[in-house]
Amino acid sequence: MQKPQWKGNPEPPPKLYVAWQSSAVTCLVVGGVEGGRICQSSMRCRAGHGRGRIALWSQSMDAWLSQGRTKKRKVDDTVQQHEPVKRTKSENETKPRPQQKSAISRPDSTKTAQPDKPDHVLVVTEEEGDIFDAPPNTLIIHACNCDGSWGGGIALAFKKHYPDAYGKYAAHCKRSGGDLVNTAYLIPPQAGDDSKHFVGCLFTSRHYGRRKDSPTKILAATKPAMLDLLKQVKEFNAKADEGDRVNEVRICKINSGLFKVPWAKTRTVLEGIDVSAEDVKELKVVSPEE
Ligand SMILES: Nc1ncnc2c1ncn2[C@@H]1O[C@H](COP(=O)(O)OP(=O)(O)OC[C@H]2O[C@H](OP(=O)(O)O)[C@H](O)[C@@H]2O)[C@@H](O)[C@H]1O
Repeated sequence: MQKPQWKGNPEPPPKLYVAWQSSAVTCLVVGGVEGGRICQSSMRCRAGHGRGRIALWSQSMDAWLSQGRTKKRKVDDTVQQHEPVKRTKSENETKPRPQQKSAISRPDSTKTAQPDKPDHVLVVTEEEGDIFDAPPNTLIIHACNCDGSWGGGIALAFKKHYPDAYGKYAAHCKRSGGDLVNTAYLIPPQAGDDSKHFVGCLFTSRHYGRRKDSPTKILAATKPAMLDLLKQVKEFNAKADEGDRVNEVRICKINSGLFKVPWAKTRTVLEGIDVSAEDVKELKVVSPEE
């Protein structure tokens, strides 16, 4: 575990609680410090600190930081300052939470959702292989336009593997009049399809080709679209028999081909998604060997 960056000050820091998540969703710190001792802390960080939005911050911490540091952390306009939260920590909170191992988990009714402190952000792993060579009950996700076209890139491969799913996707686009950005469409395995694969469509751009949305818009649509898909998976699994549920989730490097958004940016968005309330905790990115 990495310590937050307040070393260098000879005095112990005042009591504070920090919930910190960067706007670019690269770093998450949820922790507490009291009398110089870290009482509870967990951190995911893949791209460094410093761009964070601090949601809870002790007033006295600012003064403490400015004593001990020549360069104070730059805090953006979105910072909200609060007095430290006063509460007693339970024994459980002082221990690191075990990492969720399964991609899909059943809901734990004993947990209460705490919006400021996600229990889980989506775990994204990458491997080489054929995304379509997946076991039954795998959900395979790709990014889509809202025009009802799977005309190029991996979408064309989806059309060939799952022609019935393409029909459902095209009808869904037609029904909605094309206004689907920020949403998703879960297509369960079609009758007669031995693969028993689910298809997940993330509507991240209004149009395709030269009329596709800008990378900024595509990235902004990626998180709500993914959350919508995860919600649909949860609803589906809640009603389905055990052998019919989504068991594993695979995704290609969405947005990075015809949509021309660098994969690292999309990955950063995906890794910041709070999945505390979702069944799916893990995404496996599968791409062909380079
Ligand atoms: N057979 C294969 N197996 C495994 N991975 C494969 C593959 N073929 C390509 N990839 C990779 O899959 C990633 C995504 O790249 P893509 O260009 O597909 O998708 P995107 O998300 O950027 O853009 C979506 C729009 O593209 C489509 O085509 P249309 O606009 O309809 O013509 C849609 O309908 C949307 O509109 C890149 O890493 C590709 O290397």
